[in-house]
Parts: sequence; structure tokens; C-alpha cells
Amino acid sequence: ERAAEEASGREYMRSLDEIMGKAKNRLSLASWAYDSNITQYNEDKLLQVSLEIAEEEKEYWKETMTYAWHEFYDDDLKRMFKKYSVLGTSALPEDLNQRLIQAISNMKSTYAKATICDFKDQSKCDLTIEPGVTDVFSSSENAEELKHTWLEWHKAAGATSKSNFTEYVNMYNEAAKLNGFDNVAQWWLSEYETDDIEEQLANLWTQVKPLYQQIHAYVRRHLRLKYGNDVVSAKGPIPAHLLGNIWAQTWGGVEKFTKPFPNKPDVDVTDALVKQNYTPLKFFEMSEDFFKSLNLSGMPELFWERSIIEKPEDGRDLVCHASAWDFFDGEDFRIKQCTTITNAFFKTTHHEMGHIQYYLQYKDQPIIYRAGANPGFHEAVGDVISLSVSTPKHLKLVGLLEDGPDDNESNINQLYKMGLDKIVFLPFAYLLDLYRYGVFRGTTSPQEYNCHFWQLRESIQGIEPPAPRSENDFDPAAKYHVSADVEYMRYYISYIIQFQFHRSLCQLAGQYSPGDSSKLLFNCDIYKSPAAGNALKNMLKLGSSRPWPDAMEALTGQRNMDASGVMEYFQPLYDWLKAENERTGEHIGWEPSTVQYC
Ligand SMILES: C=C(C[SeH])C(=O)N1CCC[C@H]1C(=O)O
Ligand SMILES: [Zn+2]
Repeated sequence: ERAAEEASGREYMRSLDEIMGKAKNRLSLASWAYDSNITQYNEDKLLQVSLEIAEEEKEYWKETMTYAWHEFYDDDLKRMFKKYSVLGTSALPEDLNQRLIQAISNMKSTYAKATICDFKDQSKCDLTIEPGVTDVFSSSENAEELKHTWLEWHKAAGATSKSNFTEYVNMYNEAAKLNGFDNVAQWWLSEYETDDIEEQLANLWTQVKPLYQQIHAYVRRHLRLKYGNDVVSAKGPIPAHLLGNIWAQTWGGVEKFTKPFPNKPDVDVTDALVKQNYTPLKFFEMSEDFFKSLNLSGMPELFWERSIIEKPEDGRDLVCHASAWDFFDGEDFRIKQCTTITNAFFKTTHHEMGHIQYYLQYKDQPIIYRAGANPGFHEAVGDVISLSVSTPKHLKLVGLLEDGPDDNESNINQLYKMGLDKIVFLPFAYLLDLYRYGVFRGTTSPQEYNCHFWQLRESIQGIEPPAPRSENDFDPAAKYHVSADVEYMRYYISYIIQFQFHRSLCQLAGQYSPGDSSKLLFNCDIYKSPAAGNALKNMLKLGSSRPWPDAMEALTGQRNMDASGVMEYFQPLYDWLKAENERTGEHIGWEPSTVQYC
């Protein structure tokens, strides 16, 4: 009896997976049409397709639930049924699902269309987030210009979306309950299939926080020296607008005037990229070359035909935020990004190409398994490649860096630049979803949305707003992922596990061995190593067919996430920062902010 039930369940799964593949292809195409050209027609079309597919999924879900899949012997078949048993937002009655979809597309379009006026030319009011606002934060050293731009962007893209966000929270929580979760926070966390995930995330932060406090103290000192004591205090949080990024999520924008050894050659290759006439296409071809050097896949023809790699100049509104797309037909994979020729975008290209490589490697899995082992894995693949690409050794190899000294001071400069990206990002990523967990759980009410956000920004990240804030503001929505309903703990996890992956791949490539000072982790480049590539491929091919510890073990031999990779990578910088902050008597950590934001 049970064997017969399992046999019919297996047959049902095969046919359901084929049907779901077609549905997801249709939904991806409608989403792509909207994100790449925000018009009323494309918005209406996306809503119509979404609601049609929701009804179709609801019907199939009822049939799925008629199977006694909990008793199945075949673990793989059980895993597929379990994943299909989570219907998602399609569980909502059609009118509530429509309100949820509308709230999200309203926030996305507000974010994409938001424009502010140029500080230097108040008649020029067409600055969007990319490239206008982003360029100001990566180049300006004028505190007033940075403050103006910060305040204008947070008004245009943040405050405007507060009511839509409240509607989104209410509808989304309704969907969570219909899927058997208490709230969306439990739903998002369930994606990690780890019952003590929140504790693990907190432990990771405990491990890396001392390292963050050291780089925070060092940067605060140099910003104080540059902007003065009345703008940057000696012991308080750092004002968010001075950190070289509109969200203060990475601080590479201040590297050029805060680096430890200013007289050493620059490790930022933006100038070289421009001087050597690099184009967006060249970025993608170089990234593809790196993946092929690892015996991984090149890009299919459709990728080059259908991707959007530069901001269209036909005046259309579009979502510029970089993204990689799987159209679930095994052939159509695309990237959409508004590339500019900068070091940052050189890395973003590898990040997005990492997503495409994952799609390519698991494209023969059942539809239900075409996802990362957990969402953090998907964000880590491209970054692992970037860790090799951004070594001076690799940059010299490809002619982007002159042959300069390979001494300790240059190494500290290089590690500092990486730290402004990788160490600094951890508290930001951690707090963004700590915040949203509180919102979904109701411990943060709409009346405290902004106040609780800044309490976390101060307590975890040690930064403060450039001016007083109130509940008329809604600063979280000024960040793309909050306006676009993209979960963010995936990036926090990625920035931890990518160093575990890097360490294992470097060992396989013969580029690193523990304790061997001639093969240090931060100088490892796995380029042209099929041994490393094959190990990475074996993990990527799994998709989400196995619980993520199995995938982690396949590549690293470990079954757990831990911060030992990131701590080992940055150890020389950590030692240097502690000595330097000791030498200058810099206060470590931060006292409460004096800025009014609650
Ligand atoms: C590049 C992407 C697309 Se998945 C991105 O959103 N990232 C990559 C780094 C962190 C996060 C961000 O920009 O906030
Ligand atoms: Zn990504």
C-alpha cells in the first residue's frame, strides 16, 4: 500500500515539477519585463500573471496535500513534498494577495523612480540612486554635500514608502500564518533548516564584533581628523553620511583618505580600469574567463543576447539594482545591472556571475531544488571568486596593478581595503534583518518603525543619523532590499561562509596551507585551478537538494558555519589595528548618540 502510494507520489512530483517549471518561467518573464521597464502596462501584466499563477499553485497544493508524504520512506521524495507543502503567498485569498503584490510594486517603483536635486546645482533634480546618489557618496569629501544628499535620498525613497510597507507587513504576515508560521520572521528563518539559527547568527556576531570595533575606532579617528571634532566625536557613534556609502553598509569610499600607509601604491583599480578603456562587456568577459579557468561553465548565447549590462539611455524607469535571473527553462539566464566602470562594479559583476554559475550548475535538478543550499550560499559564490580577483597578485597578472612592493605595509593596506568591505558589512547585514524580524513579530510597531531602526544602527553598527529623525521618516525603505522584499540575512551568512569556502578552495589550489607564511589566505588566487573548481562544482550542482550542512561538508569538510575563516583572513589587520588604536589611545566602542531619533 505505502509502496504504491510512494510510486504514485513520485510520478505526481515529476509532473508537478514540469508544470511548476513552466509557471515559474512565465512569472520570471513578467517580473523581468516590469523590473527592466517600469510602466503601468508591465505592472498590470505582472499583477495579472502573479494572480493567475497563485490560483494554479493553490489548486496543485490541494492535490499535493492529499499524499501521506510524511510517512514516505524515500527521503528525497519526502524532501520534495515538504518543500512543495509550503505554498507561500499564493495561500492568500486573491484580494489580499493583490494588496501584497501592489504594496511591493509600489515600493519598488518609488525606489526606482526617486530623484533628488544636486547639492552643487539645485536646478539639476534628476539624480537617481544609480548612478547619481551612488557617485556622490563614492567621491565627495564635502560634509555638507553628503548630509544634503543623505537627507534628500532618505526623504524621497524612505519616508514615501512607509504606508506601503505597513500594508506589506500586514499582508505578508497573513500569508505566513496560512503557511503555518507565526509570522514572516519564522518563515524567513525556516529557509535555513537550522533549529538554533538565531543563536548561531548571534554567536557569529559575538566572534567578529571585537574585530569590527577595532576598524570602527580607527576609521572614526581618521574621519575626526578630517572633518573635525564638532562633526565626528572622539567616543560617540560615527555620523552615517561620512562613511562613503549612502547606507554606510561598506566604507570603501573613505579608503583613499584613511588608509594605514598612504605613501604605498593604490590598490583601488578604478583609475586603471578607466585608463585601459574597460567596458561593462569586458567586465563580464573577464569574469566568465575566471569561471572557465576553474573548469566551470561559460555563459550560454542567450545570456549575452538578453542581459542588460548598462543603464538604458531611452529615459525609461527601471530597477537598476544589480540582479541575476534564472528563467527555469534550463537555457535562459540573465543579469541586469547598470554597470559603471569602477572597482566596486568590477566586484559586483563577479558577484552576479556567481549567481548565474550556480543556476547553470544546478539547471538539471528538479525545479524545486533549483536554489542555493541556503540563501547565503547563493550570495557567496561570486564573492569567493572576487576574493581571488582582488589580490594584488591577480590584479598584477591581468595588468590592473603595477608591479609594486609586496611588503607588510602594502599587505596591511590591502587587508584594510578588504576590511572596509567585508568586516564593516557584517553588523549592517545582521541588523537589517534583526530589525525586520522585530517588525514582523510585532515587537516593533509602526509607531516605532524608525526609532527601533536607529536603535539597532547605533547599538550594533555604532553609527548615527546626520540629523534628528522622527516617525515622519522611514529610513529602512531607503535601502533597496527593504523596498523590494528581499531577505537580507543571506548576505550576513555569505560574508562569513565565503571565507570558509575560500580557505578550502585555496588549500585545494595549493595557494594556502595553515601556518605557511609563504601561502597566506589573503594572498591566495585560485585562478586556473581545476582542483578548486571541481570541488566548487560538486557543491553547486547539489542546489537545495540536500540540507546545507551536507553542501558545506562537500566543499570544506565542516558541517557548521563559523567565523574562523574571516578571523584567520584578517588576523594581520586585526593585530595591526589593535596596536595602532593602542598607540593613538583611541576609544574602542561608542558611547550613546546625542542625536535625537526616537
Ligand atoms: C549585488 C547584489 C544583488 Se544580490 C546585492 O544586493 N548585494 C551584494 C552585496 C550586498 C547586497 C547589497 O547591495 O546590499
Ligand atoms: Zn547576490
